[in-house]
Amino acid sequence: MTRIAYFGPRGTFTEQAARSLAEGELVPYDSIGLAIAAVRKGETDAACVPVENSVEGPVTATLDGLAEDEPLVAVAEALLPIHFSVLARPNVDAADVRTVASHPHALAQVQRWLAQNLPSARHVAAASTAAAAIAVRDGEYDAAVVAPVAVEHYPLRTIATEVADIPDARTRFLLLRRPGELPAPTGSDRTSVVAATVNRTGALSELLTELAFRGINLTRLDARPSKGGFGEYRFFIDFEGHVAEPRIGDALAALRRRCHLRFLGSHPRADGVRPSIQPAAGNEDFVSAADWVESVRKGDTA
Ligand SMILES: O=C(O)C(=O)Cc1ccccc1
Repeated sequence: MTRIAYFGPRGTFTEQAARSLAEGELVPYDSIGLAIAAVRKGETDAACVPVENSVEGPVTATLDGLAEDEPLVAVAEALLPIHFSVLARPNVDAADVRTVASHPHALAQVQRWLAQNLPSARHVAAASTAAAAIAVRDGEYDAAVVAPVAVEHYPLRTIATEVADIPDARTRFLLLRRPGELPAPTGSDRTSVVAATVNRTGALSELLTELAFRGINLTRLDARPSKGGFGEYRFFIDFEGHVAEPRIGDALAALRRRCHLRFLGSHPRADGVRPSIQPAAGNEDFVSAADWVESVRKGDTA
């Protein structure tokens, strides 16, 4: 049976995403790095991890995990609406809550709610929302901000539901595999790369211009320290389209000439958005232009 590592323990948002993305045995790991290492080492066939959310932005452990060590590719994504429940031990009332724990991305998304509803509680970062629930169960903290499903896994009482400062917050999750056959293009796809440029004037702008020239719309751009030296960065670039398309292949080849490039996958978009193709930038335009060059090389200049 297919085994899928996920950022656990049981009851995280990532478990929900993993269930929506793949069938098989779900295997929890206590950190994003461990889940990514599991698929890299072959302990599992795939790994499900969060990559970005609409409130806090990039999930840096995932970005760094993808840029380093053996390459992995994203083969699918899920976009989950994020609202939280707040759990406490059965004998603890909201008025008794002095400490509230959760994943930093969760705490960041409920700042206003906590200020209004648990104003005297100290906020404590936990490894994940479900790890916070376990710590509350074990008496370390008084309340946990969690995914609604967590209450099914831990003997805690729900003291609030539908908690979210920003009503339509979403998190995007990736299903990662070791490189192999890519998912087929669907017409609504995303391609991801990580680029390491030399540190000189215009280097990033040149990469982005290669995409802009081809009418390719970016869906995300993040910079992360390369860890090679102060001020050295690598760039995570997501854009519309699939490597199987001539226009995207042409763009990737251009990027590859200009920087160290790691391909992080082409897969269907969860939101189904289709690219708007710019004039003279469709796949047929690239194919007919390449055919024309071929015929010129053969002596036919018509
Ligand atoms: O801790 C979790 O449950 C996760 O899966 C990470 C996370 C945290 C907050 C919002 C979305 C995902």
